[in-house]
Amino acid sequence: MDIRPILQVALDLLEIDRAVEIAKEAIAGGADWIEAGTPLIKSEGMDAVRELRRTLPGVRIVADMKTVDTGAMEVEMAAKAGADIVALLAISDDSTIQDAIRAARKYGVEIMVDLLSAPDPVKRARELEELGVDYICVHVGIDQQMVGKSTIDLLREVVQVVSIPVAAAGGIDASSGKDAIFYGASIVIVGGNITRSADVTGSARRIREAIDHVEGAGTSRRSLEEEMISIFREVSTPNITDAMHRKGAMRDILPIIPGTKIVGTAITVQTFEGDWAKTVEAIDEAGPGKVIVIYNGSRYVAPWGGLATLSCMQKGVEGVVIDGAVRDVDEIRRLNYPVFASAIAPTAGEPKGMGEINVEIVCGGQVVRPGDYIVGDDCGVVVIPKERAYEIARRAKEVEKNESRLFEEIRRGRTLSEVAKLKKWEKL
Ligand SMILES: O=C(CO)[C@H](O)[C@H](O)COP(=O)(O)O
Repeated sequence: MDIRPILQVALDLLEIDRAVEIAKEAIAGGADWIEAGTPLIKSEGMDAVRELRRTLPGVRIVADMKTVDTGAMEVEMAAKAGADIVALLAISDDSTIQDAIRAARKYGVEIMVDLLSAPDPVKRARELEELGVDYICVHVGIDQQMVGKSTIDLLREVVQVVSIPVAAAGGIDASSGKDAIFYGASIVIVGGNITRSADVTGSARRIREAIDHVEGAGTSRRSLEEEMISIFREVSTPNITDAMHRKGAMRDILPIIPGTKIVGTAITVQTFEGDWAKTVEAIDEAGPGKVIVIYNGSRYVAPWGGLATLSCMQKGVEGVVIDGAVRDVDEIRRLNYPVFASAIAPTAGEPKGMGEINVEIVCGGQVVRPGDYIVGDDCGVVVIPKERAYEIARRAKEVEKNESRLFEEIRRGRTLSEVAKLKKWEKL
């Protein structure tokens, strides 16, 4: 008989009132277990577990203590607060795990051990099973996810070496949740993709549906590059600058056509006061997925206009960004092609050939290197260093998810300062 996979929702929030509300919505969508996430426990202590226990009778409560020492004491406090399962870290000493197990047996609760950051997680999983833990959690941490580490790859190794139930955690969504069950997990733990959704119940239901029907799972996953480009097309430049701690935005550069969006890698052009030879030669080096980024240095003489725009379109170039003037904007608007610039002027320069292509430039006050990622929308243009692009994409997605949740809370009648808990979290 197929055993129904467990959907555990991790309440990685800071306030218990919102956590309880989200928990109830998640249960309405098919969640089985509710986890007091580590951030919630750090913020509210064992009151978080008590309140979940009080408001969710009959629901299994997991306390993600991430215990790494004094195992028995932490298991006892969580058990007394109403937890059914207590989570420790696998990097704990064996003595911590063993004493936690003794306390768990005494209080009638179970032990889950999280492999997060374990040096040799497969070997440690085998050891933990021998020590007597009840569940193993294969977990790629939020920061590790941001740099592309995969929960599923590790899960496939761990399920080969243990026979106790295995949970999968770390950026799990409907697709990876389906894969996790397909590759042998019994539990999927989901945080942000449910708790930061504008529609918690709907998101939980989609993941419930996915893990209950795993046919077609294990399909080839997108490459990191495909995933990153897809995310950059979904998020906004404000989400990205938030993810970069308020950095990366070019100054005074806006779209000629409102509503246009560009995502691509930079082909840079350093030119002088309207000299358009190098800017036009850059088109020959560009193509789909490329953005031509030009430092022109003048707001009154344009190195770019309608003919260059048409040539770009013919080559499928993603878009053009100019620190300086652009002209023929009527033609550009008719062509409906994404050009971003800091000024509009009727005067063009000469094709003298001064300047360089694909060198490091400064555009809108931001350093731009060939290959850096460029994202532009109605709010402006942001440069993302190529070596951090995947991490920034994932972090920007988390920002977007969080904001969509705040929108929902405000739509339900709370003020922004209430949902942001400004009074509680102002810097002292
Ligand atoms: O333990 C955690 C963070 O330390 C989270 O609960 C776990 O990673 C699940 O959250 P998400 O689905 O957002 O990754």
